[in-house]
Amino acid sequence: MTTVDGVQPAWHDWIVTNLRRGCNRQSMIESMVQAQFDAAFASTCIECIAKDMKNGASSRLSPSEPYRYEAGRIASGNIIALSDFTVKVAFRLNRPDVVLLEGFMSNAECDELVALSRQKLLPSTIVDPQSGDTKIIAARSSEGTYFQRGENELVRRLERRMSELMNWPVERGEGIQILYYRVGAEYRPHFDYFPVQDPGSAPHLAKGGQRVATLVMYLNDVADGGGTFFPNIGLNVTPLCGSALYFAYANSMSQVDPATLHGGSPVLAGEKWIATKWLRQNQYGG
Ligand SMILES: O=C(O)CCC(=O)C(=O)O
Ligand SMILES: [Fe+2]
Repeated sequence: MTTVDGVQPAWHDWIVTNLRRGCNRQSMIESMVQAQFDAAFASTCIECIAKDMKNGASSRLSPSEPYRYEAGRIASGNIIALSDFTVKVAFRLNRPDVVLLEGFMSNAECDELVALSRQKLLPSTIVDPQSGDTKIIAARSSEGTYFQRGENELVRRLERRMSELMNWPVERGEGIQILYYRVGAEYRPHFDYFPVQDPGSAPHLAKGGQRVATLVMYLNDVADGGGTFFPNIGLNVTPLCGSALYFAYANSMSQVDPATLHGGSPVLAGEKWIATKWLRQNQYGG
């Protein structure tokens, strides 16, 4: 797309950021005209970039270019007031984009989700990079289950809350995944996104596009171990009942951020229950 290639990277990022914020396109054109752009050229650039963002396609960047960070999805501030819950920000990291939130779920909601899952646990699987099939491997020794989107009242309530927190439509999310780790169980470092170079990613990317962000919700306190760790940045998040860990790793140009390599460290004492939500670029299922 030659028109967009003519825009400097800083302006490209400015357009992406403002489109994501829902800015009025006419006022964006006016700002660009003030910065000496031709109005028709500015308008075309904005339309092309908006189209690329919608399709999750890249018009400008090659996969080898460093990941470009864009405006975060989670509102700024120390306290985030959602319709039915007020959430505290425990910390924010910008590169990679990681936010830890306290009080995202009540203890009763955590207990209810665990109770609904306990009876239907199965060994966890991963996506085979070659075939795209799911398979059981030693590097992921948890057990788990899923809830379909909108499956019950609790799931619907949590989905609305997550959608509001992450400013992302419910329809662009996978069903909630529940994971249960016994003592010794772990999930070795991995990426949540589907690497485009792996043939096995294709069928997953075809259904809803790339994964763009993860929300891990801790459903209990773990007596020892079981932190979510990011080996490339030396971060280890302690699981605390009701907290939620957000991290984002795909931008509007479909680049993915390898700094978000992460895993679940072995549970040393007690047990660990989490719920995971993955956001997709496009509508997923349904
Ligand atoms: O167990 C954890 O803390 C991390 C889980 C995880 O990485 C995942 O579900 O993709
Ligand atoms: Fe993960």
